[in-house]
Amino acid sequence: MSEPLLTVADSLKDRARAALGSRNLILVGLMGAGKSAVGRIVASQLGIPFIDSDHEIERVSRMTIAELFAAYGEDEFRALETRVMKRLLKSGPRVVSTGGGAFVNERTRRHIKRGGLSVWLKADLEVLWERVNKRDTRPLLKTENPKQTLENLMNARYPIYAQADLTVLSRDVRKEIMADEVLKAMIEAQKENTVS
Ligand SMILES: Nc1ncnc2c1ncn2[C@@H]1O[C@H](COP(=O)(O)OP(=O)(O)O)[C@@H](O)[C@H]1O
Ligand SMILES: O=C(O)C1=C[C@@H](OP(=O)(O)O)[C@@H](O)[C@H](O)C1
Ligand SMILES: [Mg+2]
Repeated sequence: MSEPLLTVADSLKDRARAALGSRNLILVGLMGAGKSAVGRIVASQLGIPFIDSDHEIERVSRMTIAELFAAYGEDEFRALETRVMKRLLKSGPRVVSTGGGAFVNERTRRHIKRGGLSVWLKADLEVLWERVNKRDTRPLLKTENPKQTLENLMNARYPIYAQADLTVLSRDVRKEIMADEVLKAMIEAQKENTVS
């Protein structure tokens, strides 16, 4: 009974994996969109390595993101983020989940554009807020009105995230379902490229 279902799921993974080739898959979008959580699942589905750029930054600096912002400020953080992203994207295939500001930075965006297929996980304010307000690890949201700050960031950044190769709506559904939607979007994009 379960065999046909397994076949469908396997072919989704296989087709998405074939569409990616040796490129990287890079997840971009605002804080709380699910880049880190969904990226990990997508990588495991595709059978390729997963790297979260914030984790990599924390590993090389031996500091947390919050400590880096506090000690050196956002500009230095962005410079480090650019260097780390450039290195991570030199070879592939990998799934790389970025921090929310990475794609907004022009130099980092250039590395992402060259380094593979970018996917914007696009979510509305309520979904993002529900997720980010549970943790206080994000320095940019340590403001008097963090929900308003998040909305301001949406307004400033959404036109830039829209430059990603693919857009997937990050809805209030399980992470596994979001991961499948990323795989489907990869396959759709491949089809469109083949047709044109
Ligand atoms: N589709 C989802 N359904 C439920 N919770 C999610 C979903 N995507 C992410 N989350 C949760 O929301 C929080 C923020 O997700 P995260 O992956 O860290 O976002 P980002 O890396 O984009 O900032 C985490 O606690 C994560 O487990
Ligand atoms: O939006 C941003 O500028 C940031 C997002 C964070 O990553 P997540 O998007 O994974 O939360 C992290 O890189 C840092 O706090 C800055
Ligand atoms: Mg993250």
